[in-house]
Amino acid sequence: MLRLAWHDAGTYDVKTNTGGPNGSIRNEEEFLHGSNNGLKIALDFCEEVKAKYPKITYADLYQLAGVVAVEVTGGPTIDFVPGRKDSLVSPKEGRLPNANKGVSHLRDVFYRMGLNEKDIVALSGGHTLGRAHPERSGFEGPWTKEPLKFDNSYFLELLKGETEGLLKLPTDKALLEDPEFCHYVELYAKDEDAFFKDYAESHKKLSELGFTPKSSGSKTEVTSSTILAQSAVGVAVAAAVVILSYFYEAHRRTK
Ligand code: HEM
Repeated sequence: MLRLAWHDAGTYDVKTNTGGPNGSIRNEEEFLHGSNNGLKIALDFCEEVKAKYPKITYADLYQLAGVVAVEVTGGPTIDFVPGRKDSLVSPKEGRLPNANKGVSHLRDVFYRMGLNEKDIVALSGGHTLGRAHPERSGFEGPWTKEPLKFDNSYFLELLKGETEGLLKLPTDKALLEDPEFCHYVELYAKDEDAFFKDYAESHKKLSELGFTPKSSGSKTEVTSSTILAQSAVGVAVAAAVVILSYFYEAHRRTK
């Protein structure tokens, strides 16, 4: 769910105001991009929630799923504001980062989204959750020993170096090669609260690329009914996250 939210949002281009968290990843053309391999499973789970709560846009649903995934696995609460519009226009393939590249590629891709160094490192900490699958990306394994727990262990493992059974992508290792990136890796490894605070801020930025939430003037009108609807959808999404986690564990045990 977190990867789905990130891949819908991470196509944003700040110069042309195209891509971003607009639900376009549900288009076959886009979810068939190589970098989205495996995400159809998460899209299908969201489709079940959408059938029950048709008023929520796909764009909001995917971002809400990402926020809920972080929270139910022990991570920070990320402020979520609904109101994103759906688009059926998919960007050309190639906007998401290539895991085999390094520092300058990471900067190029995240600057294109309008994000900065701190965002790059904090958001890379999303790899505290989940694993890579050889049939999807060619990489294998989780980044941390407890891949269903959102904590700062991604950074601790990164500083520790290679550990049998744990994965480090070239783009993960690149965070140690650049002094500006490395400063944040060291900070987040020793101070989980700092990681959670920065992660929540960067994730909110990512989830709102190209989207301007209603001004604070009308915030009081983002009424209790919105919040209620949001929490109902949140519960459904949380259930989907738990089901996915179950499949994940079952898959791991059969390996
Ligand atoms: C910095 C550039 C990034 C690269 C190159 C990258 C690349 C990858 C790759 C290759 C996988 C494995 C896919 C598979 O085989 O199933 C993966 C998984 C994952 N990524 Fe990233 N990623 C990046 C950033 C992020 C960010 C910013 C987030 C979220 C904030 C994120 C969240 C995840 C999650 C949760 C998974 C695990 C999915 C699962 O368990 O099925 N990634 N990523």
